[in-house]
Amino acid sequence: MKALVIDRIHEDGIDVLNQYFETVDIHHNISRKELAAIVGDYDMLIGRAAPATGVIEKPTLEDSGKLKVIGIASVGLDQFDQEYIESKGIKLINLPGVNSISVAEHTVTLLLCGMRYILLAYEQMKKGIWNKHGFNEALELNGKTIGIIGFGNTGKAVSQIVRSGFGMNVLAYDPYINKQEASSNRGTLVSLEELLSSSDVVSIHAPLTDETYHMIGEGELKSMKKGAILLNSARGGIVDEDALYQVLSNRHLRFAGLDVQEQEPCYESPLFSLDNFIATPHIAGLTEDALSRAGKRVAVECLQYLGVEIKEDTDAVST
Ligand SMILES: O=C(O)C(=O)COP(=O)(O)O
Repeated sequence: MKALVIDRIHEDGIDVLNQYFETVDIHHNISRKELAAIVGDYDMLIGRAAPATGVIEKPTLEDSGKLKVIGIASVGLDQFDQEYIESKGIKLINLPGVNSISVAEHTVTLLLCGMRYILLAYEQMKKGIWNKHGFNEALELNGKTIGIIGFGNTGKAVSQIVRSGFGMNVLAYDPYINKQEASSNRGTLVSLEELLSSSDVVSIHAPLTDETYHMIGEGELKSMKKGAILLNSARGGIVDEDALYQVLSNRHLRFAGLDVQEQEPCYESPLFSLDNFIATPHIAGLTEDALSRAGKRVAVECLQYLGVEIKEDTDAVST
C-alpha cells in the first residue's frame, strides 16, 4: 500500500505510516495540478485542515484511482468539498478535539497579550521608552464575562481555563448544544444577541460554514459592549474584517486578537496599522504536543479504516 503526505505531519505520525506502508511519499509543496496527476496511485492521502495545495475539490480528485481515504491531521473541514469526496467513495477523516487544548491556550495568550499591552510595551522598551504609566487602562479578567461562540471542544477548553484560572463568568452561544451541556462545562447558554451585548470578551470557536460566514459583521460588532474585546482562533471568514477595522479604529472595541484571517496566507491588512490589533499566522493549534498526537492519530485512524490491524505497541494517543 502507498501513502502520500502533502502537508507537515509530525515525524511520530510518519513513523507510524512507515511501519505499515510499503511507500510513504512526502510532497510538501505539491501543486494542485501535480496532486491531481498522482493522487490516484495512492491508497491514502494525508494533509492538514488548511491544505498547502488549497481547497481539495473536484478537479484534484477527478482521477482518484485507488484512493480510499483522506486523513486530516487537524480539525476544520471547510477546505474540503465533502460531498464530492464522498461521491467518489473516499472516506474523509478529521480529528475533532485533537488540538483543542493548544488552541484554547493560544486564545488565552492573545487575550492576555492584548489586555496587558505586552507587545506595545516591549516595542517601546526596545526604543528606549520606559512607559511605566502608559498602560494603566489594562483591566483584570477576574469577575469579567467571556462569551464563547461555538461551545464545542475548543470553546469548552477555553471555558475551563478562564473560569478556573481567572474566575471569569462564561456565556455560551451554540445552536447545537442544550443548556445542560453548557452548564456542565461551566457556561450559561444564551442567544447570540445576549452574548454580544453582555460580554467583556467575545471568543469565536465555531467552524466556518454557510451559516457562520460573516456572522460577526457590522451590526454584531456594534452591538458588543463599548471597550469589549474580540478573539478569533477559529476561521477568518466568520468575522467581517472591514467592519472589524471600523470598530477598532473608532475604539468601540478595546482590541481584537486573531489567529486566523479571511484570506490566508495574509501578508498585509489594514488591521496591521492599528495599535489595538494583534494577530498570529494561524498557529494556535500548532504545538509539539498537538502535532505529535495528531500525526499518530491520523495515521492510525486511516490505517484502521483500511482494515489494517494495528500492533499493540503502536503509540496512538486518543485524546
Ligand atoms: O485544526 C484546525 O482546524 C486548524 O485550524 C489547524 O489547521 P492546520 O492543520 O494547521 O491547517
